[in-house]
Amino acid sequence: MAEINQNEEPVIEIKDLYKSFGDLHVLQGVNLKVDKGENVVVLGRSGTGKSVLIKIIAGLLKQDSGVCNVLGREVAELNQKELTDIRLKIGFSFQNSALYDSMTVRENLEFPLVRHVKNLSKAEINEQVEYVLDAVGLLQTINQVPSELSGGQRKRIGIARTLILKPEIMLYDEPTAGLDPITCLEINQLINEVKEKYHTSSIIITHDLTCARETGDRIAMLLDGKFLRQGTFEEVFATDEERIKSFYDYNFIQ
Ligand SMILES: Nc1ncnc2c1ncn2[C@@H]1O[C@H](COP(=O)(O)OP(=O)(O)OP(=O)(O)O)[C@@H](O)[C@H]1O
Repeated sequence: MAEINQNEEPVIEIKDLYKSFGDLHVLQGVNLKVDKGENVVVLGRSGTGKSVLIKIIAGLLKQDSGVCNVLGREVAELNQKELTDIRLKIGFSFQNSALYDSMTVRENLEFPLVRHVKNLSKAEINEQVEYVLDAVGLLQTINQVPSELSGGQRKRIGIARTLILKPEIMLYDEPTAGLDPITCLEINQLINEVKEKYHTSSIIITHDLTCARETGDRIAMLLDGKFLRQGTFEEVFATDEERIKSFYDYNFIQ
């Protein structure tokens, strides 16, 4: 496991964050810290505000109050150019993988490089595409199109496409949703490998407790608009709080 350096500034630091939509009070005093090299899992039922939190971190939504500091900058105060620069350091792995169906895997991976990294030679682009495909174990799919791949493979290519820009932070939104149990385990393993190989710090949003246990250095449980419990997997679930117990029981019974 990569060493977590708690002496450095946190990569993400959120303090007393509030966000409402009209009368719907979604985030009500969220506090969260992600240290360099750490995988933090955010658990919570549907509609508790996990995506809203990620969107605030990425500058896609603004909080009503509180602090959201990413890589040393308060996101809400960044101008458009600064926001674009910081977003290039954040890799998003979306639920639907967001690949271009008409492009081959190679072309899907070349696209962000050509767009965001100037003056790369064809040979350098090839080398980086092949390196990242190898890192996710799918070099053999380089000339295929997404429709020829399984859901798990598409997920891996989506992660590769994010990694090619060498992000410092990875945000995984439901990385194992809709995948069979074996493929889920492979994705969990990949998330851990990404941390080792790319030295990323990550937030992983999931309902999947196996994913949480396998990938999370720390688990943060979102309930009533705040993180009621944070700690290791075992610490978070060692409680008599009925809703946390039932979240655990319900998820592991399925
Ligand atoms: N832009 C918006 N305008 C109004 N309401 C919103 C907006 N974005 C989110 N919400 C509401 O905020 C609440 C939290 O949404 P969010 O998408 O963060 O939930 P979630 O925890 O990610 O759920 P899931 O696990 O189902 O993805 C929901 O009730 C949602 O309808």
